Amino acid sequence: MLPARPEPIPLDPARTAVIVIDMQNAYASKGGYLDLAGFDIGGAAACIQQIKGVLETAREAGVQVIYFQNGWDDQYVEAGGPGSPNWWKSNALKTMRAKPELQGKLLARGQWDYELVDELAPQPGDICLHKTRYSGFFNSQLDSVLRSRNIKNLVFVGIATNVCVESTLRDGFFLEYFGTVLEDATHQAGPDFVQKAALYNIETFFGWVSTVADFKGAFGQLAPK
Ligand SMILES: C/C(=C/NC(N)=O)C(=O)O
Repeated sequence: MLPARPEPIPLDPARTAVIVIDMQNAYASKGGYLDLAGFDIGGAAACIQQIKGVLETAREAGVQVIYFQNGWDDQYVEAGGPGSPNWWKSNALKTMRAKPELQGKLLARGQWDYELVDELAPQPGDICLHKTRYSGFFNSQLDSVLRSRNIKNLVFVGIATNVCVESTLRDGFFLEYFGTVLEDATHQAGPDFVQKAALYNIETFFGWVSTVADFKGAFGQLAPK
């Protein structure tokens, strides 16, 4: 049983995955996309350490770890052109249009910006997926990866709470997955109030909110796989 808001949630480790959202240099490192676009990434370093602890506990308890990396090919074909709202709304694409010297660098596969931060290198048995939009369920293998493993419960960590974490959790809700966010293993893109708003939305309408300590308390007691 994982203590959570608005109520504790029962999580069977064999039917649970930790979804690590976009812990790439783009979102968590100085000089990465969010930083260059003017977002405060001050909370990212603490978030990385919290996620590290969560993943150690998850792997020991036999909980599947699934990483996402967000981005596109180096020509940005996958990003869509002006016919896509993504082309208009993506702050990475906007930043590159404003600073052409960054073209080909931000969120492009093969570039440092796209890579996961060194501290969170995937381990054997972890699954790594790519996505091209905010939701990890959109045009990705996530749903089939989960269904083939009989996984029903998703525990979210990563950046950004109010964008890709919330988008993926919401889409999961519509597909009948139970989503929980570990609030202190996430960080927002934008002012503090967007973190609060995202967590309020999740707790009230789409899922559950818990903490790293409670996750470790619940899953750390389980015998190693
Ligand atoms: C703002 C933003 C957030 N991404 C995420 N991983 O939540 C973006 O990709 O532009």
